[in-house]
Amino acid sequence: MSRKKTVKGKGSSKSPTSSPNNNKDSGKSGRGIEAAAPSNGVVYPSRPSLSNSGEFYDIAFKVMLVGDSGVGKTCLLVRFKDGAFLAGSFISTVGIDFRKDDDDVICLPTQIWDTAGQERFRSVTHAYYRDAHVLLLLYDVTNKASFDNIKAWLTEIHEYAQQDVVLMLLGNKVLNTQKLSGLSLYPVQEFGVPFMETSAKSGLNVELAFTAVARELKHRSMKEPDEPKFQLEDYVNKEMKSAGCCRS
Ligand SMILES: Nc1nc2c(ncn2[C@@H]2O[C@H](COP(=O)(O)OP(=O)(O)OP(=O)(O)O)[C@@H](O)[C@H]2O)c(=O)[nH]1
Ligand SMILES: [Mg+2]
Repeated sequence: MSRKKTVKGKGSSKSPTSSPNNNKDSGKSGRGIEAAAPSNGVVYPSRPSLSNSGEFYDIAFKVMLVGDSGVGKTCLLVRFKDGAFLAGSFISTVGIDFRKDDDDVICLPTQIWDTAGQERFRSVTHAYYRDAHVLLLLYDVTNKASFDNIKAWLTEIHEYAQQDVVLMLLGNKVLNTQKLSGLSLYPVQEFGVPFMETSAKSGLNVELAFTAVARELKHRSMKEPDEPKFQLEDYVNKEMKSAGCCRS
C-alpha cells in the first residue's frame, strides 16, 4: 500500500475526531461498499466475499483499528495515510472515523475505519465489526493496562466479528531501542495472534502492518483451492528481520 502525502477530496477523510453521524457519505466513495446511513448513524454494508470471484476489483476491503483509548489508533492511521505524526494533544475519537485508500500498490480498494476506544462508544463500534475483513487491535507498550485489556478485546472480537476476519495485534508506541531487542514486554504469544510492534511517532513498522494484512487479503481473494495459505506471521517476521529487527 502506498501512503498518500495529501488527502484526496474524493475520499471521506476527516479530522481525527468525528461523530458517528459523520459517516453519512461513507458509502458513496466510489467502488466497493454502498451503504446509506440510517438516522442512528450505524451503517450495515453487506460484507463482500473473500472468495475467488470475478468481482475482485469491485470489492472494498474494510480495515478497522480497535483498542483502548489513547493507544494510538488515530495516530497510526494518520501516520500511514499522511506520513505525519499527531504529536502532543490527545483528542479522543468519538464513535467512528472513516478513510478510504483507493490507490494502494496491490490494487485492493480499501476502507480504513478508525474507532473510539472509550467504553461508552463500544456499542457503536461493535455494530461495525461484522463486516470488517481486517481488525488491527492495538495496545500501548508503555501502558500495561492497555495490554491487560487485550483479552477482553479478543472476547468482543470473537463475539462480533466474522470468523475469518484477519486479525493482527499491534504493540504501539514502541521505542527504537525496544525495536532492537525485538521482544515484546508482555506475553503476546499466549493469544496466538500475529503480532508486531509499531510506532506511529517514528513510523516504525506502520507501512509493514498495513501491507502485511493487505497481502493476506489479496492472497485469500486470488487463491486457488489447493494453494498453500499465506502465513501472515511468517511474512511479518521475515520482513522485520530483513529490516534489521531480530524477532525469530
Ligand atoms: N510516543 C508515542 N506517542 C504516541 C504514539 N502514537 C500515539 N501517541 C500519542 O498517544 C496519544 C493518543 O493517541 P491517539 O491516536 O489519539 O489514540 P487513540 O487510540 O486514537 O484514542 P481514542 O481515539 O480515544 O480511542 C496522543 O497524545 C499521541 O500523540 C507513538 O507511537 N509514540
Ligand atoms: Mg482516536
